[in-house]
Amino acid sequence: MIYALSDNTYRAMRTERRDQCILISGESGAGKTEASKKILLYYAVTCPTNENMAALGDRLLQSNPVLEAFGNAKTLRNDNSSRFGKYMDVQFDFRGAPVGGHILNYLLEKSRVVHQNHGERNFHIFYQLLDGGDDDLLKALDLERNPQKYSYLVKGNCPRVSSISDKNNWKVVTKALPKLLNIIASVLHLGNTLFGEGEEGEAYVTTETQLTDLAKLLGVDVSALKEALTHKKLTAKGEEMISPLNFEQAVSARDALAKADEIYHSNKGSSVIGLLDIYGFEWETVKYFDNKIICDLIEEKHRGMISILDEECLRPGEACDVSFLEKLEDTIGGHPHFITHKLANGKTRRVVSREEFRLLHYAGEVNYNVTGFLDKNNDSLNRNLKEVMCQSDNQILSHCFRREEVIDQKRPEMAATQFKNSLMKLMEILMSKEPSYVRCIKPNDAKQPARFDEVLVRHQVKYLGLMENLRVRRAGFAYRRRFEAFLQRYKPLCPETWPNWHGRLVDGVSTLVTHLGYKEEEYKLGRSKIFIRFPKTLFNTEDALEAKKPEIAVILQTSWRGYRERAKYQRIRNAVGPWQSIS
Ligand SMILES: Nc1ncnc2c1ncn2[C@@H]1O[C@H](COP(=O)(O)OP(=O)(O)OP(=O)(O)O)[C@@H](O)[C@H]1O
Repeated sequence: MIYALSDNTYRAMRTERRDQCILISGESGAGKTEASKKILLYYAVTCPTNENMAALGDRLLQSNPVLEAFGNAKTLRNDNSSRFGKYMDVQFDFRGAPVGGHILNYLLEKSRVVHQNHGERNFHIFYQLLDGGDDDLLKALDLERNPQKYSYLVKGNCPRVSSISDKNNWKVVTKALPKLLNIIASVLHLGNTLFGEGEEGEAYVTTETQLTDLAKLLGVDVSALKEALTHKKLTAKGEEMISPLNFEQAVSARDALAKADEIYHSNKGSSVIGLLDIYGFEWETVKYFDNKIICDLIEEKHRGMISILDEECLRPGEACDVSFLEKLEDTIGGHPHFITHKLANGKTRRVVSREEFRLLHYAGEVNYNVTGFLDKNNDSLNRNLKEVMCQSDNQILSHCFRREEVIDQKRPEMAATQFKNSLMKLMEILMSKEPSYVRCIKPNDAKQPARFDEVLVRHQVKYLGLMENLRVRRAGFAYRRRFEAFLQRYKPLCPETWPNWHGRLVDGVSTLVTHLGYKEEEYKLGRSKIFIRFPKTLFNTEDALEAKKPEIAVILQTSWRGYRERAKYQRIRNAVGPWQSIS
């Protein structure tokens, strides 16, 4: 099925010359990443080759171990769970050969760097480095082999996992990333950088040796780093001021630096197939269940939950998770899809605790615990920390932070807003492409092969909207295409539409299908698309096109030869023109 879909998408891109995308959805551990690897492999093996091909196929597939090392972690549901949305695209030239590609990472769960739930791990890369790095390397990075020594790695209290070989994976990853080593090590040192509190509440670094190691790894000046970790730079009325941070602020400055994100690259190609592997991203469903009311509740400007969360993080005074919850109650308390303990009636009140709010989604009711919301959202890096990192002689670091500086705004962008903006960018990319869907169904919760838990499977089929989708498809039309695409492809089959139709598109399509003998019950013309009820009608039209191709080729050849000879004749005439006028 995966190969058939990959093939269809490729053909559609070639024949209709329209960019395509494949949206892969499903629960955590259902097989989205595995499916996307299969699709890439299919293109790497089946597409025509050019000199870039081997390198490109290799690069896209080999980027996986590296991406997974940095973006995947063991969770309760999947030992190799992607903690980010991944959008990859492959660009093809006019012959259909892959010529480029790029990978955008979305919504990385940055908070995992500093905190993991019980039974879960930090990103794989940290354990890989400690387990797989040889003694000399660890010594050079001032690291110890035992992960228990690092506070960022022990939060989840996760025992060793037999399915994960950190040591072997390290070998694969190190081939690709010598330059990133210093950064990985420095994150661990950052986690162990501790602060004390001075007489006036100001924070100071208590782990001086650690800080020297850290500055060395980051390639920055140690006193500048020290100041940046314990002070913030403000601009008031055009003047720069430096003010000390208190203990909590210094800890969150340190954690924000540890979470600072990476960048992506892009380049251009002629046609594109995009692959999107993202959890909980439901398109088709949204069409049939109008989800707008919940989307607005969450992301509406100024009044949505994300705006309220940002306001609470940025406002002066004592903001905390509970004050955020109260603010939600004050602002959106009357919303029909939002309930809290205080707002609920007796029966519901029992199932919504005091730290929770409940959203009534189309797929069911979900309780959200606000504990840690503010911390997770607080992702702003102090300006002077950014400036210090810009000075780093590690090019990767200085490049990342220079970019950060470029997009720096007066008001720092909080994590939830970053999520929202990433999603909006993603929507723009997807809307410009023709979508196909892969739904992965997770067979059991025990991470075991060949076992199907019927209840679990039924639940997913229900909530992925698969039944509704099938019903709509069955009741409706098997095939739909925009008028321009349909006309462009099949216009050679009718003398009135070939070589070009100059009237309205809908009339062109109507003339074409009447000429092809489509019966009334076989199709409908919408506002911008033709809907064809049975696959057979389309297959017959495709067969007719195949049969017509040799004839079209002859017509094209004849016209080209005629054009070429006429042009040649014209050139000769132009050359002899003056002679004629003399005679
Ligand atoms: N087609 C498959 N055949 C065999 N095993 C599979 C297949 N798909 C997935 N698996 C197994 O399930 C595990 C989880 O799959 P995968 O990492 O692709 O899930 P995911 O949907 O991407 O999860 P997440 O959203 O947590 O990243 C894989 O590591 C693999 O062991």
